[in-house]
Amino acid sequence: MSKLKIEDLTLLFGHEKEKALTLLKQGKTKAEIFKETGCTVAVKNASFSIKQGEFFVIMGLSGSGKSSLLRCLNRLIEPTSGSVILNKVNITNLDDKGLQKVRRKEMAMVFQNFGLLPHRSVIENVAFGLELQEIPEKERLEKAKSVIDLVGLQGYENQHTASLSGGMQQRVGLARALANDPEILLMDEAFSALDPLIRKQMQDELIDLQEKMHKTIVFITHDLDEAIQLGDRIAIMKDGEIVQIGTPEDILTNPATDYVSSFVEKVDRKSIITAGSLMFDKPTVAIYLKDGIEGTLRKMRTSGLTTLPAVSIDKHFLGFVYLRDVLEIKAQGEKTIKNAIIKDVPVAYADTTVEQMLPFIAENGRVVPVIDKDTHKLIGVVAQTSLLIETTGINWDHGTESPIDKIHKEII
Ligand SMILES: Nc1ncnc2c1ncn2[C@@H]1O[C@H](COP(=O)(O)OP(=O)(O)OP(=O)(O)O)[C@@H](O)[C@H]1O
Repeated sequence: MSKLKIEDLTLLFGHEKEKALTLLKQGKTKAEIFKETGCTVAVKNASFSIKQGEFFVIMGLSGSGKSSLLRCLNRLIEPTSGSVILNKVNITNLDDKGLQKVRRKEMAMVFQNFGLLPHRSVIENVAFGLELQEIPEKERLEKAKSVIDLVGLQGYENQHTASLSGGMQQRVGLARALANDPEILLMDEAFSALDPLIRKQMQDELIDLQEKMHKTIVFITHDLDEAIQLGDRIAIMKDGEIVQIGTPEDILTNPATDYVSSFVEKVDRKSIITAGSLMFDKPTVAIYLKDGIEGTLRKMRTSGLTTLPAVSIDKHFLGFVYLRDVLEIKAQGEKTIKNAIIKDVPVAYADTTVEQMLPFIAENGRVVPVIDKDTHKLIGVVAQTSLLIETTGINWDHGTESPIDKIHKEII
C-alpha cells in the first residue's frame, strides 16, 4: 500500500518561477533555465510512491536536490508545483493547522546536525515535541523514557546533550523524532556527520530498529554504500531529477544511465547480487525415475555437461549426478540413476548472495542449485562462471556491449 505519493513535484528557487516553469515544460536544462531566469531548478517533475513500512533512500551528490525534495515532503519548503499525498490526503493543500498536525503526528525529521537543544538534558530534548503538544509531564517523560531505551540511551537521560559524542547526539535526535510515534521518519543525511565506525554502527542499529518499528523511512544520503546498506529501494537524483528508482540489486545489475553506472562501478557487488538474479531458470536436469541411465547420458551428451542436477518428477532437488558415476553404475547393469546421485551438496535460495555462494564453488564445474525456500523445488542454477565473474567486479550486462561481444567483433 502506498503511504506517500509524490506527483509531478517541482521546486524552483528564484523570482521568475512562472517563466522558469514554462522553460522547464519546453525541456530546457537546469543550466539553461538558470541562465535565462536566474531560477535554480532544485527538483524537477519528481513522481514516485513510497510503500507503508518501506525504507526508501534518496541518493545523489551535493546539489542534486535531495534535501530540497525531502523538505517538500513535509512542506518545510513549499513545492512550486505538484502534490504530496500522505494516506490519500494531499498535504500541499493543508492549512497551517493541518500541516502542523502532520509534522507533529505523522512525519518526524532527523537532521544531519542533530538540531538539539544544548542546554537541555537528553530526556528533555526527547520530550520536547510532546511538551509543545502540552502532553502532561508524567506521560511525556514516560514516553520519552521508552524511546530513549529503544535507541540505546538508557543511563544518559539526565546528561546535557552538548556533552555527548556525535553518535550519542544523533541517537537523541532519533529518539526525539520517534517520541511522537510518527508514521514516517524523514532522515536528512542523518549519519553523514559521524565518523565511519560509529556511522556503520548506527546504520546497523537503524536496520534492527526498523525491523521492530516498521516505520516508513525516507533517508537522504550522498553515499551509495549507505544507500545500498539501508534501502529497500533507492531513488538516484542528478541535477534535480530522479534518474532511477529501484532495489539496490536492480540498480547494480541494471543501471538506467551512464551516470548511475559510474556510481555502481565502485560498489562491492558480492554482498548484493543474489542467486535469484544470476540464475538460469531452465537448466538441463536428470529427472529421477523418468530419465534413467540412458536418458541421463543422452542429456549429458547433447548438453556437453559432465554433471547434472538431479530432481524428482515434481522438481524437488535431489543432488548431482556425474558422468563418471553414471557410466560406472551403467557398467554394473543398473537402470536408474539412484545410486549415482551425490546428495550432500550445498544449495542456495533466490536471496543468497554471491558472497555466500563463493564457498560453494566446487570442483568439476558444478553449478550451484537454487531452490525455493518453502517447496524445496529447484528453481534454477547459478553457473560457476557467473559467480567467478561477479567476484572480479566486472560489470557490463547493462544494455552495453559485453567485453566478450567486443572481443568477438574485433576478431571477426
Ligand atoms: N534556499 C535556496 N535558495 C536558492 N537555491 C537553493 C536553495 N537551497 C538549495 N538551492 C539549490 O537547489 C539545488 C538543490 O540543493 P539541495 O540542497 O536540495 O541539494 P542536495 O542534493 O541536498 O545537496 P547537499 O547534500 O549539498 O545539501 C542546488 O542547486 C542548490 O544550490
